[in-house]
Amino acid sequence: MAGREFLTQDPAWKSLKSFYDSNAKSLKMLQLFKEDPRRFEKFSVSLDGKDGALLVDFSKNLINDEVFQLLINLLKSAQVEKMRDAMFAGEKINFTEDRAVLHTALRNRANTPIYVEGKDVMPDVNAVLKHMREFTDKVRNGSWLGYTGKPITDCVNIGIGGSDLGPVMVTEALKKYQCGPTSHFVSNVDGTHLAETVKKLNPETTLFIIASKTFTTQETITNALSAKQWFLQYAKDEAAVSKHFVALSTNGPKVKEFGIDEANMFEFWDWVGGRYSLWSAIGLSIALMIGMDNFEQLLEGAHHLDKHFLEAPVEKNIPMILAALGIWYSNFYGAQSYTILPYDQYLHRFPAYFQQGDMESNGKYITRSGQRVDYSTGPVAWGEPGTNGQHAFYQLIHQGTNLIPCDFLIPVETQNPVQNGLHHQILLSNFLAQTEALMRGKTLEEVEKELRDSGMSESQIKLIAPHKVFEGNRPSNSIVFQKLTPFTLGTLIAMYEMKIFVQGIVWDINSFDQWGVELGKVLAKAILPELTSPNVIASHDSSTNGLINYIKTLRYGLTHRNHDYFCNQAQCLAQPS
Ligand SMILES: O=P(O)(O)OC[C@H]1O[C@@H](O)[C@H](O)[C@@H](O)[C@@H]1O
Repeated sequence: MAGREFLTQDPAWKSLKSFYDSNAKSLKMLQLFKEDPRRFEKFSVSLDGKDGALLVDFSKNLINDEVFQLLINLLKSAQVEKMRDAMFAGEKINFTEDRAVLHTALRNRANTPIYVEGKDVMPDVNAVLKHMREFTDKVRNGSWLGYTGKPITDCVNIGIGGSDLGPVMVTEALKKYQCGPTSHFVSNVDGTHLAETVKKLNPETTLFIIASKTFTTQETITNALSAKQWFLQYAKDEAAVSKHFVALSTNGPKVKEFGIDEANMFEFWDWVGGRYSLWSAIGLSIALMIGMDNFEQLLEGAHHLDKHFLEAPVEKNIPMILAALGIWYSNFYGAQSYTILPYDQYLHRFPAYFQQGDMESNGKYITRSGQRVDYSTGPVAWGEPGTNGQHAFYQLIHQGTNLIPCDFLIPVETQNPVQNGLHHQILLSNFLAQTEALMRGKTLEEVEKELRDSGMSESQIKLIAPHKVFEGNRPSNSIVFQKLTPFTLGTLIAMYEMKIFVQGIVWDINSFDQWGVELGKVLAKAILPELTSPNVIASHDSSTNGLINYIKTLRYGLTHRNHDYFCNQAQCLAQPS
């Protein structure tokens, strides 16, 4: 799909810029709340859902009616709605890989036909869901037996990036719904990850799920081969492998080559991006742990958000509003990051999940028509659960020199009402207090009065007071839901996916490829044999050569003299003869 005129030339962009230049400094949220008692109603959207409503309160943002309208104009001018429709219709919007972007088909619970190159993908989607149900039911009801006739108690998902982060995040978030084997995850090629995981497991009752879209990812294949080796130490029979290894992939031939039975392969397709794949067969570890009914609830929740994204007008459309606010801060206020702060311990991997979701999608500087952007694109996404973050990094959010827009998320209802719900009351009060504090701040006059009332001398007050001032006027969204159910989690994930999509459209980049991860992979492949060769390495820059040779010196137990020798040799070899 061709790119458009440069974003910064768009009249809608120019209007925002001129508003920012002349009025931004005078936008004071506290004042805006005083002036408009209906600000909360005006700047919040509620989406009803099967497990209660999702409320997004965006009134604590640096906006007034005019800015909001200008932001909406920008989305319209960027033709977000047209691109959204193109994505849902299966057009190949990921043009650098010549692929459609159809994770929405995986959760298309309406089962309406969706065509890719003239073929309806829904029958295949439904067939894989059926396969997943049959398999997960068998494992969960104990009729799938390991090589010694025992039922499966533990599953190890071996995958990385999109083949790991989604399942990790969801199985943590929905732990309360566990009704099947316990899930474990091995992603890092650092042998520690596999070693520390399998040491707690019994090979007779463990199922390995090899999750890789391409089935060529170095880390995953290395971990999978080592897991097989570990397993065979005990089973001592290749035939036992089919009872303990299954694959989730788009690459049938590679799965076969690895030695996994085709009947034990759960397929997905190239129109499912890795970071959007938890809805596909990649979600098998989720379905095993929480059961297929709950997995389908997760899909239902995402589908519910998809419908809202498709049908709600731009000014009432949650992902579009969140995207527009993010653009306001990134591109006009110069914010370089934003935080996702879930006040729900079950969501402790949610921010990490969206580090890939956001940064791999929108960390791009080339527009769809191949020019370098002259504006910021994807911000750094980060965060940790509240209240932990409050005692760690919130200092910088409140008083640091960077503007960091925050998304605060919380369920109204806890699933663990410890001490009759006291813990949750405390959690809720902190959630509410933080957004209020960020918005209103604390003036010098307030601080001075407080210090004076405490009996402090005037000279001390002069010294201490400035440190206790909060300038406030710092933006946040409050995202409130009834309870963290599979349905609601599906809705929340899809909400961020679509927000990221909208931003990518406005920034005119391809949010669906990830060429930026390739160079490092290629260089690592070249370095791997150099680490084991006996030769001094001189083919890189002096730092890379120096590091390789230094590591080899230590690894092979050579003396410091050898290290100096390696450096000298590398320098000689690197010099042109
Ligand atoms: O599922 P695969 O093919 O093993 O890929 C895993 C990950 O590999 C990374 O290199 C990609 O950047 C991710 O997008 C991807 O999710």
